[in-house]
Amino acid sequence: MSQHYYSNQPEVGHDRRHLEEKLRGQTFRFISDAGVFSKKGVDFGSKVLIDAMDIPENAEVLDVGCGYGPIGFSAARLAAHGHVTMLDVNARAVELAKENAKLNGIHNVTVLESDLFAAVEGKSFDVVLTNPPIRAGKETVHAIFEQAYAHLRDDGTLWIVIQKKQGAPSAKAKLESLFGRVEEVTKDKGYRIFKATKTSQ
Ligand SMILES: C[S@@+](CC[C@H](N)C(=O)[O-])C[C@H]1O[C@@H](n2cnc3c(N)ncnc32)[C@H](O)[C@@H]1O
Repeated sequence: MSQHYYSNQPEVGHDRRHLEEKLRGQTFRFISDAGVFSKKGVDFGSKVLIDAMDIPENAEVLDVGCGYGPIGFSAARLAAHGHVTMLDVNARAVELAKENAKLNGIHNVTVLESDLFAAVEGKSFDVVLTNPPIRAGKETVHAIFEQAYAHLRDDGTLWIVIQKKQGAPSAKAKLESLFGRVEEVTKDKGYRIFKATKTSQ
């Protein structure tokens, strides 16, 4: 079995670490572990996305590929009267995200083990957020964009972070083929934030 961070069941041993991170003005504590993405600290790209994203306070939000939780938890604090569904294919990441939600007293989240959108079939959201699993391949990343479109309400938004060298131009082209409006909201050290809006016809 592969040892990548996007494995369903990482076979690597444990290396539990306690992290403290300030995200969008709020302090969070995270437990990370071997076999999950960015175990030594919250990824710079995720931080750029967290700083840029607009989350209405009553929004229904989906975090695709939540890892140990930084994007979903930041959204949960902003959507204080809404709800955040967080999913990941990596069972270890899912257990950590559940543990970390308790650690931070975050109650308006649901964490699900799911390959792509399987566990949210038939549900729709106001906002979808993702730092996509580039190493899982372009097919997976583009499937996330397609499924995000299908699971967004009219006027809903998909927010993604991607590095220029990891295919930002082709990601933007794919988003433009699906969504009515695509904006590059900000960029920082080679990371691009795209906001794609599902415009009503
Ligand atoms: C770049 S990491 C981002 C993790 C987390 N959001 C963060 O900011 O630290 C991408 C995540 O997508 C997950 N992933 C990979 N393939 C997936 C799939 N098919 N379905 C759901 N999640 C997947 C990985 O396990 C990983 O946790």
